[in-house]
Amino acid sequence: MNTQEQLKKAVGEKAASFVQDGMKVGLGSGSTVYWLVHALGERIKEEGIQIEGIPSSIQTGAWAKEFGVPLTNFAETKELDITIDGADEVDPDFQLIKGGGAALFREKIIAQAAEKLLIIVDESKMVNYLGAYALPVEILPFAWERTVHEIKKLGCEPELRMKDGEPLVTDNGNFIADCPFEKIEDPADLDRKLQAIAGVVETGLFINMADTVIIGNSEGVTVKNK
Ligand SMILES: O=C(CO)[C@H](O)[C@H](O)COP(=O)(O)O
Repeated sequence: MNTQEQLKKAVGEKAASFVQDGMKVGLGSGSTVYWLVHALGERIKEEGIQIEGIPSSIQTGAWAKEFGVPLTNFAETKELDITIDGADEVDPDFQLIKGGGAALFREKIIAQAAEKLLIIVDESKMVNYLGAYALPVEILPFAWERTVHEIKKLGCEPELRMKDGEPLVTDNGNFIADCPFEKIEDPADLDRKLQAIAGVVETGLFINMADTVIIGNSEGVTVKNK
């Protein structure tokens, strides 16, 4: 396992220790969340904690099944105790860019549903300003060219995310526009402007949502609270 993977495993395991018996847990997406789900499965087996998760992607749901983490859904459960997820960038105010794995829409739903949002990252994701990572924006396939045209007016050259020569289709049947803004001075303002465009389903900006960030670096794991 390379160093970055070890950091992801370490933060995933640390995050799993925040989950208590009886909790309903939002499970994010991505390679760091893989280790969280793995660690939760271990705790269920070894300590017998009883928890239920709601996954933010088909892939995370498959991992939960693989590692023995019981799942529920929003028909059964409207509120979650905690959501744990990765991120692509985290700024000093804990504003986030998410969506590298194209799961941002469901990730935002489980983040909003939770009393507490805990983010797990390695230190390479900590930035002074958001935007070096192209902001993923989920858009409707209908008139996607027009939606991208409108997004462009906000100061970037969006690229439609492709997979195997076709537009990538999210778990919700939508497309992703990756928007390289370079330096986002006011993430909340940009989010409002993007949300105002018909055709934008959801943005990868998570504003004032994260409560705690767990960061892995060569020295170990640091927990930062807002
Ligand atoms: O937002 C996400 C998926 O939509 C992920 O949380 C984000 O891309 C981080 O992934 P990883 O842990 O693999 O670096």
